[in-house]
Amino acid sequence: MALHPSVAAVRTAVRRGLADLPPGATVLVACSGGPDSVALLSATVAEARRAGGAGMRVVGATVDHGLQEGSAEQAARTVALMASLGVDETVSSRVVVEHRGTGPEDAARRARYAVLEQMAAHFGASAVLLGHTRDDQAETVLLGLARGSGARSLAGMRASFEVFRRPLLGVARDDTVTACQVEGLEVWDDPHNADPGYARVRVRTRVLPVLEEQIGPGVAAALARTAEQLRADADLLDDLADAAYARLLGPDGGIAAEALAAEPTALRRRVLRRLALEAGSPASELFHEHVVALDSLVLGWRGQKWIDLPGHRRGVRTDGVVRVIAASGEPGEPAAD
Ligand SMILES: Nc1ncnc2c1ncn2[C@@H]1O[C@H](COP(=O)(O)OP(=O)(O)OP(=O)(O)O)[C@@H](O)[C@H]1O
Repeated sequence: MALHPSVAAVRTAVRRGLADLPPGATVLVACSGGPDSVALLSATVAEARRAGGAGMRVVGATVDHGLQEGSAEQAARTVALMASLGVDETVSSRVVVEHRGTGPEDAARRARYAVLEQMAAHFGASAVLLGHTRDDQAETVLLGLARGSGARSLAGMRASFEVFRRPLLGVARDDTVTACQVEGLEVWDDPHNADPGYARVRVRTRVLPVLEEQIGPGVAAALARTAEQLRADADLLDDLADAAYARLLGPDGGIAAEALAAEPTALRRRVLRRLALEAGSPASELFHEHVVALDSLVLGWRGQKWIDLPGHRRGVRTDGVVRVIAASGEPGEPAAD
């Protein structure tokens, strides 16, 4: 019997996403119990069992962040669901989410990735699969646009990084939801996914549907294509900027302003951003406006004393050299250039 198109779409994506793994490899599937990761797990098991398939060993993994009431029960239900899908092993872990300086969602994600990496090492897994879909990618791009982000943010999520892979990044969420329905899988509706207090949820439930209706179907797919194109551009620019940084960096950790001024804006600002990061300015707080301010030491030089940067750092220019230094102690008067 022919597979339902949604089930086929998910399976094809998983097959392609895992095609390079050696036969018998172990794959860990991160499963929240929601439709995306349940469809992912079901398709991975089906691929592993397919005659002539790779014969993978599939481990279903769930993480309890302990952030919602009843989270332990939900984790137990997910373990039962994973087992019912016929995985080779299940694993569940509770993490302590500490969020200092970041939101709880961000902290939960970091804690989750860290524990998934440990699980992967424990089971000798070649890959950890995440269930992000094309719609997640579109939401990321739209949020980035609304916040004035640069190419790196608009490039969205990578299909793979370190041991992690996102095989469903080209699959519509409608397909994961339908695939679960068709297969009779009882999935969990995370109340967070419907909470309009989150900007991402408002984009998902209010903004994207209006765009799809007013501009035409296919907006989510188009936004995901934008991400893919920008990722290639951003990767190239980052590589060029890394080379420029290595070439321009002086032995004392500064960069000659005159040489930097000759670089195109896209490279100059990336080099300056890297200079600030290397000096300890935290990436999560270092925004475009900081880099533009730092750039004023290069192209808008009029004897500024210093530029304040996050993480108690300062950009200074002395004797024609731009540096980022710790803000402790008052720097002396800048030398006249
Ligand atoms: N508690 C969890 N345990 C294990 N994996 C998780 C957990 N939460 C999220 N993940 C993984 O991260 C992916 C993205 O999570 P996120 O909460 O952003 O997605 P989602 O779109 O709600 O996905 P899902 O429908 O699978 O819950 C999930 O598809 C899953 O692979």
